[in-house]
Amino acid sequence: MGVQVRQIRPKRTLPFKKRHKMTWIGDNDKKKSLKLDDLKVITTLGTGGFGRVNLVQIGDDCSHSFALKKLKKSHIVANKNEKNVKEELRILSQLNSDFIVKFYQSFRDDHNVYMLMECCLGGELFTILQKEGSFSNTTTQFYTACAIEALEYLHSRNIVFRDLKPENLILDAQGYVKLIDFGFAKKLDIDGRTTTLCGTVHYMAPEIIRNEGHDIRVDSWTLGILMFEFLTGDLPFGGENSYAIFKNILAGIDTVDFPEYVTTSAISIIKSFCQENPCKRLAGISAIRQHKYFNDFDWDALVARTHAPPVVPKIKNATDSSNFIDCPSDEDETPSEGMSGDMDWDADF
Ligand SMILES: Nc1ncnc2c1ncn2[C@@H]1O[C@H](COP(=O)(O)OP(=O)(O)OP(=O)(O)O)[C@@H](O)[C@H]1O
Repeated sequence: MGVQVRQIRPKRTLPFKKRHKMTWIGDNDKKKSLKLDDLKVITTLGTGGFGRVNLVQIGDDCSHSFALKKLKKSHIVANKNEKNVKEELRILSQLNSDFIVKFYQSFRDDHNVYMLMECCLGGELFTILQKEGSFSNTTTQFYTACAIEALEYLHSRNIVFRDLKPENLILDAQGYVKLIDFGFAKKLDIDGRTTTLCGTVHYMAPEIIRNEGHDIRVDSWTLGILMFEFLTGDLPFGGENSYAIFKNILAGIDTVDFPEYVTTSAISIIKSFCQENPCKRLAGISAIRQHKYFNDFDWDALVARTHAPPVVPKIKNATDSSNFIDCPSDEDETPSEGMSGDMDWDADF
């Protein structure tokens, strides 16, 4: 059994950045066979456990941009994460949904592996939630519905995502959100179950904590946590450390106090998602759509992308990264020392 646990990142203070009127809407039609050298790094959009995601353009063409995820091979090997990274590439390269960031091409060099993706310049939903504190019911409906569409697409292909949270939902130029970061995603075998202890601590389902084996229904659990965080700006299961958080999660959703302003239908859907027994959890797009919380929500308009999004990001051009928080610049790459095992593990990149 592998153990891969992420702490939720500490709440951050947002730097103020001047916004400009949007005059450009990105499209990513430059899906041709590229070389790594063709890409010019503009800035860093975000950093993660194994590397960073850079905003890049092709040569001097600043009319289009892409996101290039760069992962350090020495870190991957040192953490025995080769299998996960290969799975991330394998899964991402097979997906085609409006609610999931598009993958274009992979690369490798001596020190890193890379994934070239559609760039969503609207910033992280986490940043918007931090700014607004919490979301109204209509805003929660919209963003949750985007996440549900993304998960439904994955589940219909027997893929479990396992890391739903506001940090992994990113706004495109229109204001629709897309799922990013398939580092914990897994295509399930025929029996549909897996045992790896992984995910972000506050979002973990009880069966993952108990190591009982889990399946796509862990993503329903995380939908409930996500909705609670959207509506209250808080997490339902807190604690001083992972152990305390796990204890609270295992105590169950009925021990959670919902603020008074959370409506009965919102409480009802959150509790349906966060049923301790995975068999009793609300799952499947048609059952979710029929829940009274989504009574007045226009799913057809969402899928047709005619539903007005709650926030339309201000993006002045294809290389405008102002909706992202400044990241430290890329330090010089150190040689990949201490690599052992299968030296050709990255052959798929
Ligand atoms: N397609 C994209 N468009 C714009 N920004 C992106 C894109 N993909 C990732 N980012 C930014 O880069 C950050 C890190 O990306 P991602 O979560 O995929 O990396 P990671 O190394 O797997 O991170 P972690 O270890 O936290 O899971 C994101 O939080 C986001 O801010």
